[in-house]
Amino acid sequence: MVVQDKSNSVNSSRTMDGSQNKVEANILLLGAENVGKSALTVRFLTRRYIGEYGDIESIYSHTDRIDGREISFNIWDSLHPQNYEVEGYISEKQLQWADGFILVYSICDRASFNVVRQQVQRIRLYKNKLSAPTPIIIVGNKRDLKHRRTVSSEEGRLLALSSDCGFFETSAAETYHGVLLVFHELLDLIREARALKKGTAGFKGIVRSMSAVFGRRRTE
Ligand SMILES: Nc1nc2c(ncn2[C@@H]2O[C@H](COP(=O)(O)OP(=O)(O)OP(=O)(O)O)[C@@H](O)[C@H]2O)c(=O)[nH]1
Repeated sequence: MVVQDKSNSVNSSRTMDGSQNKVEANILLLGAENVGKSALTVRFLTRRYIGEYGDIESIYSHTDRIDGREISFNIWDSLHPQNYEVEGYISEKQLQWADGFILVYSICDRASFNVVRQQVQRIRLYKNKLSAPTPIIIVGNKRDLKHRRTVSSEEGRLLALSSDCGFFETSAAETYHGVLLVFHELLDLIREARALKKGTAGFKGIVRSMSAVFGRRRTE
């Protein structure tokens, strides 16, 4: 597996400086083949949809200013591994690296939904010793292809609810804004998870945690 690292800072320490003005977040996109992981990544980074993306696995570095804070994203656009016996395989390295996960399936491809189901379980099992739940957003992509839908919105939402994940349906082909919401929501969850770990979660973070406990979760 070749990973093209297009970032200068992937191995630098995860920082949230004293004034909490700079945040660094490692985001890993996972999911079956052909579901639109690269399309979502490229949409977020460039606002464009180019149609064909090739099969290169890459880590991109991207800096943005959101709510007055400088955010440094490292985004790993993974390739789904071939010939692994375990469906939804995620490597140890990936699990250690990521602060948050975007698990992508295509609403037209039930097998890809099953891969996401496996991947949620794998992440939750691996990270269950941590004090705050690992941030995960489940994304049903290719919403523009509704006429070919084989996974209902309710199924996606239910999986997210039952595994304490965020949920969005989106179309990388049609909208930049929907994709932006996915990344920003994940970033919010990462910040809250860090604050919970440090015991400095604000009111919003506490409400989210309680919502998770009582089974209510914000979706879309
Ligand atoms: N109609 C439609 N097609 C999409 C959408 N997103 C991606 N595609 C198409 O689906 C195909 C696969 O997209 P990729 O972004 O390469 O998918 P991937 O998950 O990165 O695939 P791998 O690199 O094989 O893991 C491409 O032909 C894209 O143009 C979408 O929202 N709607």
